[in-house]
Amino acid sequence: MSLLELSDVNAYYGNSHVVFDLSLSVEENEVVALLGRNGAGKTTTLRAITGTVPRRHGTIAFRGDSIVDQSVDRISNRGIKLVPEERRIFPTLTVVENLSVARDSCSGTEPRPIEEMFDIFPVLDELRENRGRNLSGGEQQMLAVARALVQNPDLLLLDEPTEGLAPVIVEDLREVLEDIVSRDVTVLITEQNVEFALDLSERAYIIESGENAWDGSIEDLRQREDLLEEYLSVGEASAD
Ligand SMILES: Nc1ncnc2c1ncn2[C@@H]1O[C@H](COP(=O)(O)OP(=O)(O)OP(=O)(O)O)[C@@H](O)[C@H]1O
Repeated sequence: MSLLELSDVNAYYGNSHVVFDLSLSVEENEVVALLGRNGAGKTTTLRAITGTVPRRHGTIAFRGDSIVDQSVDRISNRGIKLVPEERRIFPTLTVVENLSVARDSCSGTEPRPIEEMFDIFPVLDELRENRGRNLSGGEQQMLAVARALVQNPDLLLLDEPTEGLAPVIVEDLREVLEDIVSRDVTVLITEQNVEFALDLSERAYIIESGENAWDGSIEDLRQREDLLEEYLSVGEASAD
């Protein structure tokens, strides 16, 4: 049994149908990339999993149980945590307070100690008493990931974590995420930065216009310049 299994999932915003019969699975302790161009439906797929898209149907099973009819809170309590693209940290709370709120609102899973977050994210250790609004984009992203991680998720969904970050910060984030996945955290990640996603993941799904276009191992995908060009706009020059 897969940890997460989507089968023929459809998702809508009002009358706008944006995900079509999408299927994917994530095994326990796996890191899976969900790739595709802007507007392909990656965020909407993550939102279909967390129940935050306005309307969805199909089969979504977590540890074999259907979650497609469950509330957003119930799904979160099952241990599925999303780090949204826009991060949504609390601007007036300090780093420690942001983490404490996440820990204290954690239900369904046993939270991890806040001190462990400072081991994983040394940059946050130095910023404990800084308010969210005074953090840089990279620091906010680290805090957003730490906030999800403190809730000890069984499945961590990362929506474009490198969005808007300077290359040097992307490298810091890569190190932190590599550390996290080495701690047996299961991750489904969407990324426009294909190289970043390929480095971190074991398997990938490519979606195009809300539909499955390809799936397979990262090893296979690296050999497929045709796919990288057709669906991910990665030319030979940048696929280093
Ligand atoms: N709140 C919304 N209301 C209506 N349509 C939306 C909404 N959010 C996204 N869409 C549309 O749904 C489609 C899929 O968008 P989605 O954000 O899932 O794509 P994406 O692959 O995550 O792209 P990006 O990399 O730009 O975030 C797009 O056509 C987008 O315009």
